[in-house]
Amino acid sequence: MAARSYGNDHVTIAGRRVGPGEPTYVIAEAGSNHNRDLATAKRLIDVAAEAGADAVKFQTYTAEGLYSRKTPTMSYLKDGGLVADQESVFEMIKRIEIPWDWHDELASHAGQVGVDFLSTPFEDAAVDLLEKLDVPAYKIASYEVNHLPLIEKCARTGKPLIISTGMASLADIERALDTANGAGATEIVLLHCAINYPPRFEDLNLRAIGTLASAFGVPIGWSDHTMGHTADVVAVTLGACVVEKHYTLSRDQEGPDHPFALEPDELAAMITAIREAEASLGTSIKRVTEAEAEMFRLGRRSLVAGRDLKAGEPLDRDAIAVKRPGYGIPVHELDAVVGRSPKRDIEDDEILTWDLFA
Ligand SMILES: C=C(OP(=O)(O)O)C(=O)O
Repeated sequence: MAARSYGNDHVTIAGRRVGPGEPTYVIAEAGSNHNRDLATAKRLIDVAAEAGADAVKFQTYTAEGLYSRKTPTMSYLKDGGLVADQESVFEMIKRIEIPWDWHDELASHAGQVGVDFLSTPFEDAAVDLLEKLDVPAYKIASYEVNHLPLIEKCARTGKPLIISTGMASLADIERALDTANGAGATEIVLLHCAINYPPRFEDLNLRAIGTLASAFGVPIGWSDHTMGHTADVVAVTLGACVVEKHYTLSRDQEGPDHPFALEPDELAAMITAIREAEASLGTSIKRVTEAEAEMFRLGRRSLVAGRDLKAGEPLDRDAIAVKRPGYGIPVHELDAVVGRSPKRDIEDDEILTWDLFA
């Protein structure tokens, strides 16, 4: 039982039920990997659809809305050569902003290829723009979990909220959820996230997925910044019902989000692995499955004649062998068969059944 429930146990995104027991809702995070090239952005949408993602996501921001011009540049950008010499983070972000007049075309392209169109808004005007496109849900980035007016604005749209929680404490999350609930939102998914680009596996703390579920009583997902798909499979195993993952057309491109993003075949492999993981989890009921029925009958052991046996001869232990198939007298009845006499002669290797004995 959740300490307190801040929303419904399932949400509906573009007609898809999302939550425990449902297929994982996979968000392919294109972010800024379009390089301000519309054809690249559309190709990213195609790749998301081809890989089997449920949604493609971009980011709608302006450098002015995100950063004070005086914000120091993060070390991963400097150390990774992801900002030009002397370039501030503000200037770098300015250089990768999505042109806002693309959204309409990107949303209809996503519709044409059958993936939901999402974009994380980072300022009020972005919500207004996305609302005009009637996006099916709003993503709140980890960076914005304390941007309560933005959360309130998104919540007031009545759309489901997907709130990422990298760097957030339980108190931060509680404030975000109180704000969302106060503005009428009850369809909320929280995403656990480790914010670094990429984070170390030791820093993922995927067991926090369970903590968030118990603490807040809403569906929990995972926003992944790692390479590969180990973390995604583990997250799904631990109950994540949404997975968001960065991808790119090629890591050999310049831009802050390319180096840790999956390439198209890797995105497809991740989604296959997630589907295999969720199918593998099953019902938790331990039983012989239909698929095992033939092997259960032919591949397990039961009692067979260990040699030619004569009618009326009491069987000693050596007269009985334990062999395949499994449809003779069960092995656990061995002691009950020793000392019994067959009604007729029995050939070596004949499968023993109760009707052969008096
Ligand atoms: C940065 C984002 O999210 P996250 O914190 O989940 O990586 C985003 O949605 O743009």
